[in-house]
Amino acid sequence: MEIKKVSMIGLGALGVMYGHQLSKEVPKANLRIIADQNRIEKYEHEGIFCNGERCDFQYVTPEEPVELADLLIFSVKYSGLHEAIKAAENHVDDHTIILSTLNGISSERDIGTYYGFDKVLYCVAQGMDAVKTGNRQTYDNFGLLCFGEKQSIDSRKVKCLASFFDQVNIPYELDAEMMKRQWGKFMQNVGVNQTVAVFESDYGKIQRDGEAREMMIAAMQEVIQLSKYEEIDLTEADLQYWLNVIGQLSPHGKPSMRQDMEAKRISELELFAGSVIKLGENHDVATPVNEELYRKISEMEKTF
Ligand SMILES: NC(=O)C1=CN([C@@H]2O[C@H](COP(=O)(O)OP(=O)(O)OC[C@H]3O[C@@H](n4cnc5c(N)ncnc54)[C@H](OP(=O)(O)O)[C@@H]3O)[C@@H](O)[C@H]2O)C=CC1
Ligand SMILES: CC(C)(CO)C(=O)C(=O)O
Repeated sequence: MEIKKVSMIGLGALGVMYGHQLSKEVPKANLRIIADQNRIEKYEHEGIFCNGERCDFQYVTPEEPVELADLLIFSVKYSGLHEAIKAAENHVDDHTIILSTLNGISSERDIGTYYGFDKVLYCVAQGMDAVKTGNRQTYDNFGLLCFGEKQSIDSRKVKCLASFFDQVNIPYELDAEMMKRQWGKFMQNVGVNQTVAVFESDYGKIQRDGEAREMMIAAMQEVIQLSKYEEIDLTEADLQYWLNVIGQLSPHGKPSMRQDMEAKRISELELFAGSVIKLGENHDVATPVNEELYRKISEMEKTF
């Protein structure tokens, strides 16, 4: 099977970056951005820009009949995922490959429960420093999409998507241990996203030694401890790997949670500290650093 028709939902910091790259390689008629009428009017009126270039997208409403998608990409925030899953219904049939760029360890479960796990590939978006302010998205590092089946990289779906990403110049890496990869990224987000949000800073602050970096690492170590109870077994070597990924981001860039705070949007706190605290309760493991981060970020969100 060859991927020709692509549908995407969620034109944020990540969606604009992938959409713009795809729009350079895929004929306009074959790339469909799903959005409701109000969003479409806004996008068409204001334009959407990626590193200063105006994006040229075809928009379709959820109700519009379309040819079924060979590939469907979700790039909304977790709070918008359930609505987005329903909005994409007209695009999915038995052959559609579904990919989620969402952070956390839950989106594939939610999408698979709705559309069937046979359609879903597990994915982690890492190494990018994408920022979106209003209708303008910028990045220095494009990062990569790491994907695979839950525990293998030998399937038809994996081969088909890898060959498509080769064609459209989207960097990727295959991983036969996607649960570990997702937990590693989860650990990174629990540390970076929450600490940068609380310190109201940028990546520069947690790249340098000091109070913020210590807090980030302590929050990540709580995830390492919990991973043992979930049969994932993250190690100090995984911590070093993800600290290295963080070290390569632009010091002026900011994670999605910090961007949420600046825009006064409710963040993905439940997906990060919220999940850590619940896992800690389930396994009787103390998670004081994430509790402190949860309290501080909740307080900030109450002022929105
Ligand atoms: N930013 C980053 O660098 C990275 C982000 N991630 C993860 O990727 C996911 C997306 O993040 P990010 O791009 O930052 O998020 P953003 O908040 O920037 O973007 C989400 C976009 O989805 C749109 N949206 C929400 N619901 C719908 C819907 N029903 N129909 C159409 N559009 C919809 C929103 O539109 P509107 O604004 O109009 O509501 C918004 O433009 C998150 O889970 C994040 O954690 C992962 C790696 C890196
Ligand atoms: C930290 C980062 C950019 C990692 O690529 C991320 O996942 C986010 O901003 O949510």
